Amino acid sequence: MENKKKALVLLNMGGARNKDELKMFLKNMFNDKNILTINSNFLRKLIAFIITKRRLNEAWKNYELIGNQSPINPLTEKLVSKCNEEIKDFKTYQAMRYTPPFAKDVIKEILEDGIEEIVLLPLYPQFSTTTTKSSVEDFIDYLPYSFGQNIRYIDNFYKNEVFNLCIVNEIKRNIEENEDYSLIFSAHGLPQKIVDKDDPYEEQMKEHVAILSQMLKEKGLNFKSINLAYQSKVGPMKWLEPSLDEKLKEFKNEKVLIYPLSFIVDNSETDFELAIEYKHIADNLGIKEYKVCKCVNDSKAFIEAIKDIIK
Ligand SMILES: C=CC1=C(C)c2cc3[nH]c(cc4nc(cc5[nH]c(cc1n2)c(C)c5CCC(=O)O)C(CCC(=O)O)=C4C)c(C)c3C=C
Ligand SMILES: [Fe+2]
Ligand SMILES: [Fe+2]
Repeated sequence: MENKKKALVLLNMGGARNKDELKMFLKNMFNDKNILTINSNFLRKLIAFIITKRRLNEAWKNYELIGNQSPINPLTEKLVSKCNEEIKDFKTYQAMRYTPPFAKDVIKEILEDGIEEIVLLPLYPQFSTTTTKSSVEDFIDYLPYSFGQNIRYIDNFYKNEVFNLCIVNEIKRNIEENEDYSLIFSAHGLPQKIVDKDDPYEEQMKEHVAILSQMLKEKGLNFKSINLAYQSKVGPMKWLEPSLDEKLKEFKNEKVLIYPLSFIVDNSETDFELAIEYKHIADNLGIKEYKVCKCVNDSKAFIEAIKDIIK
């Protein structure tokens, strides 16, 4: 029997390629009912409009410092190309949640290509309603009913050993033989209100840190301490703690290595916030050395991890 034509669709957040796209990103993000969990569509639209208007100019200054665009799009495109070179059973596509290429357009292309089976891989190792659920729901909403049940999605992959080895190797590359670093796993924050509504993100994040700590120990990679902190809080509400700013205060005169644990490809939160904004905070706190690991991006080792995750 002939094999079915299969698609692997990488789902990610998207990011700004210019100032108009930053406006689009913010508007779409704050209109997402998984992000602003207000029942009234009218109220959400109004708040999204107000936040976008207030945040746009201030946020754009950050993108100006990293070459007037987020690296998330070119890096995800590179990852798609590598998958198409290395994973022969699938044709790989990408769909973004808040900037193009949007799910509805990618689905059109997938159907024109005669694809009969789809695997969705959200590029988020830990499940959150704000990321994984939002992206998967958005994709499935646009998929015609006639496509049937021939679609599955990867809920999370933080326990995957091949993936975790990529992370451990990147950490190893950064510390070389030194044993005098403190390691901080930095995760994108989440409003406490969302966690309290049964979002498993915090729990999975803690478990992910425990798995990686054990793997590092088994590989003989020792640290002064291993920590978890949350970056990128927006707005006045309570978010997950400890925040990265608070955590960094513990390391005056010490060496700190940061690993960005929520992300698969580098983006404005790694290239601007971690590498520029928090670096500035670390310098002011008198931290002796502050280094940020790269995400797994389109590395050969991560392509092998994808093969294992989707099998
Ligand atoms: C209520 C607001 C936000 C929630 C909840 C949130 C969750 C969340 N986000 C990521 C990953 C990324 N977020 C990025 C940018 C970004 N996130 C928010 C707000 C919330 N995120 C804003 C307003 C922005 C834009 C930048 C800014 O103004 O600070 C990005 C970067 C995209 C890019 O441009 O490169 C990523 C990636 C996760 C994983 C997550 C929940 C687990
Ligand atoms: Fe975010
Ligand atoms: Fe941010």
